[in-house]
Amino acid sequence: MAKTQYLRTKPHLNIGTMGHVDHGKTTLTAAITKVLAEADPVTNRFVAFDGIDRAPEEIVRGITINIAHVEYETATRHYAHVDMPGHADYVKNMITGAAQVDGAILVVSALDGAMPQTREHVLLARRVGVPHLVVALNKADAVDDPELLDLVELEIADLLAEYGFPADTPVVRVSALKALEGDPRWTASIVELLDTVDRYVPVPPRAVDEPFLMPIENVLTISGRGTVVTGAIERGTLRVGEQVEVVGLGDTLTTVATGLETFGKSLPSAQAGDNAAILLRGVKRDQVQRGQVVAAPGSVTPHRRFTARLHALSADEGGRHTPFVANYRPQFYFRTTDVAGSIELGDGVDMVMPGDTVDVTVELARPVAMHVGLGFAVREGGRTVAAGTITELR
Ligand SMILES: Nc1nc2c(ncn2[C@@H]2O[C@H](COP(=O)(O)OP(=O)(O)OP(=O)(O)O)[C@@H](O)[C@H]2O)c(=O)[nH]1
Ligand SMILES: [Mg+2]
Repeated sequence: MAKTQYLRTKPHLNIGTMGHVDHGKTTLTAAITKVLAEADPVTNRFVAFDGIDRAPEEIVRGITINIAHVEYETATRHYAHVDMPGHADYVKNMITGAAQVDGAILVVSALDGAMPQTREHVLLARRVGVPHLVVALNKADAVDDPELLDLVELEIADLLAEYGFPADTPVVRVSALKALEGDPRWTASIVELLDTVDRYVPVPPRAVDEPFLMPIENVLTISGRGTVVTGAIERGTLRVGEQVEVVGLGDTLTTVATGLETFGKSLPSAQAGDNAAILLRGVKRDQVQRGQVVAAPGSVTPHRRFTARLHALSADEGGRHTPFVANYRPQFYFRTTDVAGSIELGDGVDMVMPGDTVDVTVELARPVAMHVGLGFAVREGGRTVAAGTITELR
């Protein structure tokens, strides 16, 4: 694996751009890397627009940290930044909590204002518990009338308030395109945006002392070295040379982590919040898969049956318009996997109305690594219809 070492000199945060189609998320992502690379070319690297959607550095480095498409550092933090929408896996990971973004930049075009997907993403951020948003009011270069910008800001403030985001959620007027073109006025707007993110999005507490667990997002083969699994570390710390188990979807496998990497740089130890690649000793590529977890030995077990407290989303929350009855068979989303299953209702319960919260028993088609307290999403036909928390393992 990589020779260069990752130096943990600054706190690491996971953030991303979200927002309506064409509002400038990818342009902004490119602009951020450009502005930072120009200020500090030793630390940061410019990733051009067409390098973000396809993330060629992943191919060059031979390792995919598949969702965290760019990394950069400000004076005080190291960021993994994902240009979110369009990446179906990422949205699924967000819904199940595997993505764990610490904050997001909501990109809104000043020309269009809040649009349907802006609302959808604010709702998604609320539902999956993205704790902090910073609004980038983009394309400010294309709007001459400052009153119009004020109006759009008011509209965004209303939308954020509607979904319970605080009234002090910052809005920064930027032009990603002009900053990318090197216009100093708008370069300064990107610096202001980054300062705002540094200041407003706090470093979250990381569960580094709990038993190690990383949901597998991707499996790769590195020729001559072996099999590598990648993902975002949910909890704990893992050091090179430690034993781990790969749990879920089949038989549990015991192996050793012989290498650790983040963004193409090697790590002596990886911890909660990191996007990591783990080299597994003596494991063949087809022995591991997305949806399993890498965990400290004995810390987590696979289960097909469990009880849960389930909240059926109301129609307003994007859920069903009709109730479901016993033996309802939707798809269950845990971390990075989804499995078919059926829902048994409690005694005397005939149906569950949209908006109801009930205790149910679930039987899955395949065993999943789980523990009491783990959250999951229930989806049907591509939309989330319920959210649950495991209360008892069977
Ligand atoms: N005038 C102006 N145009 C911009 C700005 N930022 C982006 N654009 C233009 O808006 C269009 C969409 O930009 P993208 O960055 O692809 O938008 P996106 O949000 O990533 O779009 P999707 O990934 O398709 O959802 C492009 O034509 C950009 O050049 C800006 O600050 N000012
Ligand atoms: Mg884009």
